Amino acid sequence: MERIRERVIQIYGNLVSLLQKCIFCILSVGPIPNHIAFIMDGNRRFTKKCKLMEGAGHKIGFSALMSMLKYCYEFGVRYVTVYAFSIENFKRSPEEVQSLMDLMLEKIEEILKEQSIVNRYGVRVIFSGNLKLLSEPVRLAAERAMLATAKNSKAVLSICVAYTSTNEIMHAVQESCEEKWDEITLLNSSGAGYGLIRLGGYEQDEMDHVIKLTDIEKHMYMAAAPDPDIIIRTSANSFLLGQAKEAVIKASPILICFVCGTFSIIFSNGNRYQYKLGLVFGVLAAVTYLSIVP
Ligand SMILES: CC(C)=CCC/C(C)=C/CC/C(C)=C/COP(=O)(O)OP(=O)(O)O
Repeated sequence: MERIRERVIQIYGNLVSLLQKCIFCILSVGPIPNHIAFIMDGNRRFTKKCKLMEGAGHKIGFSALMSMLKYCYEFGVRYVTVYAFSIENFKRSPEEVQSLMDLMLEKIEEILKEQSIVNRYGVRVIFSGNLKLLSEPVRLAAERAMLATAKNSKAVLSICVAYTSTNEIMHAVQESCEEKWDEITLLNSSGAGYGLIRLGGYEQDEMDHVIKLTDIEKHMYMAAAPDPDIIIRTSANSFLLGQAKEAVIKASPILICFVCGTFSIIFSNGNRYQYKLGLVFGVLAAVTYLSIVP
């Protein structure tokens, strides 16, 4: 009985890896996005739903993220952004914030290991956000990671921590103001005292000193990366993304059948037994997939 069980697990594993290969082949034919962003969400709900130990969902979420990164870099995605910890997250209980900081520290150390995905794929790591808000050990580890990977040039991984988009805009506006400040004070040396914002129009030669959108964009944390092509928010309860998840689940068995059917026809080479076997395999794969999707 034990041997049969082992055999079934082995066949199941082979089926899954074959399916992964098929899907990999199909996806690599299409256009590859330049920039994919992930919003890590739903870890606590997952922990609760699966009745796991506290904090386990975050660890599972992190290893899922690592697998996704591997696929992204295999496909040649150049920029990946991960929204890992927002400024709002600091409002959680001090114990929870502390345990998340500990986890972040542990995971940054993991990323820095020689055999990590980051080092295997030559990825430069950038931490974006108000890093001053992080605990000192985490901030120092983040700085170490940025320094250690600064010369990696194949891809970029931006990890947003202590990050919120409104804070990013505020930071960029402040930086732009500081940059323009000298020019504006020079301009105001006549004593007119324009200030940064002034009602009414500007003279043509003053326009160069006014903060423009490009100035602000230049100071955004993500200035070095192009805008994301796809943003994926994990957890199933987001507007529209939840509906998209349903669509993916329903479409996948059909896709699998289609993939296996196509492959069986391509590789059957006129052999009708092989052709039939391929179709049986396709149906089996779809049934297996249906049984594992919750
Ligand atoms: C280096 C690196 C990328 C490290 C990341 C490790 C880390 C601290 C992950 C936590 C991410 C987080 C707060 C997810 C949101 O889930 P949630 O707690 O908001 O779950 P909920 O939506 O169910 O409440």
